[in-house]
Amino acid sequence: MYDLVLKGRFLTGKKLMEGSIGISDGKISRISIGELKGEEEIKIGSGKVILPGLIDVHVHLRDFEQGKKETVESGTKAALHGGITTVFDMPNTKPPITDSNTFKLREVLFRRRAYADYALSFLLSGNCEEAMKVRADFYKAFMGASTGGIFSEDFERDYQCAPRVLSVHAEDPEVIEKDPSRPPEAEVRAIKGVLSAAKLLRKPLNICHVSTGEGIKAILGEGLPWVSFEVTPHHLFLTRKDYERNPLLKVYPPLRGESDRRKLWENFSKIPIIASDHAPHTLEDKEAGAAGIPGLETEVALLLDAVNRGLMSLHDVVEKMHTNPIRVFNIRNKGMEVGKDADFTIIDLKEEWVVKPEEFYTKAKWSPWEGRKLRGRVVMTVLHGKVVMEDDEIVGKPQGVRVHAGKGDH
Ligand SMILES: NC(=O)N[C@@H](CC(=O)O)C(=O)O
Ligand SMILES: [Zn+2]
Ligand SMILES: [Zn+2]
Repeated sequence: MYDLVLKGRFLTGKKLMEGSIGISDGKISRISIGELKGEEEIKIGSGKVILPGLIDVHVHLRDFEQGKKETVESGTKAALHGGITTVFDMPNTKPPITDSNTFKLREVLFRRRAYADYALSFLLSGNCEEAMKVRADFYKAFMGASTGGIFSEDFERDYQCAPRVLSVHAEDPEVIEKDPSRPPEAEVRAIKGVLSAAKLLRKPLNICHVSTGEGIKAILGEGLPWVSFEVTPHHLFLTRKDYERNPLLKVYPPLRGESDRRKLWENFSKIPIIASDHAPHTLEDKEAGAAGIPGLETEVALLLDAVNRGLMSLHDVVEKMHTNPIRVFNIRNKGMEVGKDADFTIIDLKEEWVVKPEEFYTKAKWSPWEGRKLRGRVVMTVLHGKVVMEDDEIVGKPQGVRVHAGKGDH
């Protein structure tokens, strides 16, 4: 007898199957096309689909001295509300996670406050000795400064230091110096720079928020198996025109022209990871010129809406927000298979709803998609076999735990 049985349609590979998922002790213990008996049984009605727990590998949860922008509590509730079961926390916090003590404070904070599962990171910037004192789940480097102002004086040295996957913000500081509007050239030059380092060092690298056709072309042109990259929903669905109409949409890298956006779509099948770059700021910070867009509570619905418009498949959503993040970052305890954590994102592909940021859990209660009608909605989130969000309500206490990333220890 399983603790919980989810009955309904679920996606395995490209196929939608009707059946049951048996869950015991928070793990997937059986995936069956037949009937399974459970202490508790949840029937997922027609029109709804059980997806494996979606993972966002690029999220800024702020907290520490920037609790007004977001806290681990508000941000991880927003994640569950948006159908995200695991978030990758970015280290450009205040104070920044550039030393072992601050990393330890981050660990304690998440243990107490996280509602979703999480991966913790360390910001590399000439501090390799400190980096060796911690076992972060992934590492971060900025080629050119973004929010927080920290960047690598010597990227190759920081990249060489990273004991696990390094995510990199690739915008070139010299180009930014000359042209603060951060033209595509800033990204393209930085991407070419990190690619030559990757050819030399041959170790895992993940290029954040790629926004240009030339940037994607350079990455695909090298075809290095140890180099992955992310694209954000705002660079897929918005352009510089939207920014000209709404200055709140200032973001690094900036929203691009229609031709760059179109190139992202032309290469959509080759994009390994979609990640929100959820970057919450207060309205006054935004009015003072802060860069960043909140995305946790809209990203999945935007993709579902795109599925309904024939722009992608549900399989693409799972590949780019579950399967590839697990592979790229070596998350050993996640995956749609027996023995892995029973995390699920349950969606209603046909439900229409209007984006109302005042109903969001994020502290950044604004959105580029405010007022937009979307078709497709997250209706339930399951974490370690427990319902943690249902019909917009967060259920239970903070019960997120740290992922088991990388090979070997912890
Ligand atoms: N993307 C942004 O415009 N801002 C991010 C930092 C970053 O990802 O560069 C932030 O932390 O605010
Ligand atoms: Zn960035
Ligand atoms: Zn970011």
